[in-house]
Amino acid sequence: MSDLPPIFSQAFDRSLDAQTRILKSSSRLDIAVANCTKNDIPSIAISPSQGQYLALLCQLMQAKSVLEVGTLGGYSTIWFAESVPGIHVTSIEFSPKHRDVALENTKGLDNVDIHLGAAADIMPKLAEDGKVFDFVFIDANWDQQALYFDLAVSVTRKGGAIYVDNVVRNLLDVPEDGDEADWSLIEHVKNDERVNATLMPTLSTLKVDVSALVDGFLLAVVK
Ligand SMILES: C[S@@+](CC[C@H](N)C(=O)[O-])C[C@H]1O[C@@H](n2cnc3c(N)ncnc32)[C@H](O)[C@@H]1O
Repeated sequence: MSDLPPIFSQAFDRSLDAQTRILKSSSRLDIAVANCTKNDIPSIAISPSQGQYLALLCQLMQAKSVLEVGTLGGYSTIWFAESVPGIHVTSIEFSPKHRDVALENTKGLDNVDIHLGAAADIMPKLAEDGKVFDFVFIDANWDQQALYFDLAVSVTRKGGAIYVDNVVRNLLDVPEDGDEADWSLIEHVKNDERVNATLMPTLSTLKVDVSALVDGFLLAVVK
């Protein structure tokens, strides 16, 4: 953070410190992080405070069923699985290696199912099977966020919520400087009469890379 004005650097450091201090330790999460490192799983999981926030959202809703798109090593999966007594987590992962590590990390949790495959194939099957979820967390494959959102609405109960991560980072991801951002998800959600939605900007103070500091997630409630 050395290229930021001192007040920002100090605020980010304090914010990170505060986030670290407020967290209660979880041996399963700590072991999962170590196992991901051991297996060279990329460091692209949600932050601990984001995990805590997602768990609190599930507690507020008293969610009983979560659909997660993008398991990686199961870090966010564990946050969901341990958030509310009686909750069940269905997670989708495309990479066999990531799925295998996630299976190791979630071993012993009998409320987690991990499907191996592409979300665009598995989500319609879940809909066909009549599956309905309280909360859908979309955290994979930025190119397909609008498609996943659409599929998520079809498997979320009325009053249930859909959370799309990294929406602002995705808007910054343009091929050339000056190229127009891809607003399709934002436009799509705005015009979708089935939901009420907002975009929450975030500062990911955990990140060491300045370009990854600014982000934001989309949160929608199905009417
Ligand atoms: C950002 S990581 C997920 C992080 C995880 N939710 C966490 O916080 O611990 C995204 C994951 O989505 C997976 N993925 C990529 N494309 C996918 C697809 N089409 N369908 C399902 N999973 C996909 C990647 O292999 C990667 O493991």
